Amino acid sequence: MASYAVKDHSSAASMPSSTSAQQFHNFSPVTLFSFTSNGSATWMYTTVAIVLSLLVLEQSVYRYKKRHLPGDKWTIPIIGKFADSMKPTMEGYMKQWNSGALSAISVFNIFIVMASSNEYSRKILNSPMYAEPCLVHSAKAILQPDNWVFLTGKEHVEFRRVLNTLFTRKALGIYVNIQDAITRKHFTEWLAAAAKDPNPQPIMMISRHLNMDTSLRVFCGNHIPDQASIEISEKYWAITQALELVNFPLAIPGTKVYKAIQARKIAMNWLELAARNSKIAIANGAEPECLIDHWMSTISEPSYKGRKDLSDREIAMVVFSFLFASQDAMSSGLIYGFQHLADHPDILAKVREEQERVRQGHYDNPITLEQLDQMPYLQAFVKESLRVKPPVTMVPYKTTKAFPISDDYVVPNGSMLIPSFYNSLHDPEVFPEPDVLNPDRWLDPNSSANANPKNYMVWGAGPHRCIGVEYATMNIALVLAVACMSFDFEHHVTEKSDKVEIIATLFPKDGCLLKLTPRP
Ligand code: HEM
Repeated sequence: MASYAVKDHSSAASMPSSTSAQQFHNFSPVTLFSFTSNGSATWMYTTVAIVLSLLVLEQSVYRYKKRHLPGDKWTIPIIGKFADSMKPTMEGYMKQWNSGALSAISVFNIFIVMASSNEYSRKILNSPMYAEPCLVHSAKAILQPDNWVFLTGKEHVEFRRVLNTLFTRKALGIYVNIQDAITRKHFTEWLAAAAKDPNPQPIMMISRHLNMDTSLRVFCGNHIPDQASIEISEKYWAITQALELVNFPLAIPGTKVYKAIQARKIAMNWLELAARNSKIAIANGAEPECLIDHWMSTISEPSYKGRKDLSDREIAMVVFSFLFASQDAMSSGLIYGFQHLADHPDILAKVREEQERVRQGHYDNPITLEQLDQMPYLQAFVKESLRVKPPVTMVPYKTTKAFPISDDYVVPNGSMLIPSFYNSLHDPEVFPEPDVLNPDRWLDPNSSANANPKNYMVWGAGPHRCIGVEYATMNIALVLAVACMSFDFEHHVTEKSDKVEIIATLFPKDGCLLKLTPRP
């Protein structure tokens, strides 16, 4: 997801004097021609004139496209708001969102319209005729251009229909056992590390490893060795770091995109191996034990009408797209889940009461789907935690034709159009005291939160709405359920705990320092 921000939109960026329109007008043809006796001077002045003309053109195009939208009156020549996009901050984003339901900026001459209201954000996500997802530039190099995530229109709908079968309740029933086992394995390691060093430790990276291991095992089962999971997990950070809106355009050694491509190659080799092994296992009559098995088993049924000749690479690319879409967002959701529980002992106590009621003391037994269904308070907590700190605050789209988004504004063709979710999720009319973590708002069927489901934009909306909603929600809930009955976690609050770091998704700036102690 795009990560960039604009720091100060209340005051227009002052145009550097060397590029001002005034200066351009002072530069008259007379001045130019008075040097014709000197060839090099003529050449120099002609070049200057051309450059100045281009700069004026740049400003004119920006202002023509922006029209009356809030945003800087002038764009910084050539780079626009690039400097701010390198160090995005929540404060910068909020300033931008609060400057208007639609507002404009420009980065490297890419004209960008930000939408911050629920109405406009939903309109963009539900207008495939005018706008389609535009993953950050580096995503195409990392995911490969023929990945299904770049499909649009009918082709996208058809491919997605096949993938939806990977997240049915039957499929989730296979995944839940794997999730439980991997979670407990990691918690044993967390507690062993805490026994050695009882000081609070950041859970940022260990939570990411837990999520990666879980997803790889859910997707590939035992069709890849342990070493694969470790290697992919270690290399994956390079991919996260390459997810900036603007990156060095050439993937040459040393650049972030180059490193991410190397990481993808390693991951793809393992995922292709998993596809190969799964095909053999299912053909030999094995029971499905992971997502790829479930997929291969579904397509081997005689009643299955779709394509059956999927190559190992095609399967691996889909699994890689799931890792790509899930790793950062799920880690963000999980880490804030821990932080929110630790900071709200009253809520944690209610979660534990519910665990006691449903699991009746059998905390070593794997959690089942049916048990998760009986944990409405935990579900409400997860939903609320994701609302307060939505992992994905916006998704970049681009217009494929001029888009009449409102009565008085048409977004020009070829613009980047970014619906954001934060204001929808923090609308005080729908969520009174929007910054307060209150799971109870989801338990009252008549609450304004439940009466306005269209405001709950954590998963996006429309044809590209997150395909992994159930899997992600189930995973965060399950990990927290196992955690809160296995150990106590005390949050070491620092001045950075409430500050947000944006690394593709949102994280507490100090990585969430927890002191873990086993529960009797
Ligand atoms: C807390 C975790 C997650 C959050 C907050 C999240 C959020 C989102 C959002 C906001 C979108 C864009 C929707 C749009 O454009 O309208 C999206 C798309 C997507 N997500 Fe997730 N996601 C999460 C976890 C996952 C997981 C676990 C998977 C896979 C197993 C996944 C797979 C995808 C895919 C494939 C897309 C693109 C769908 C398409 O283009 O049709 N996500 N997600």
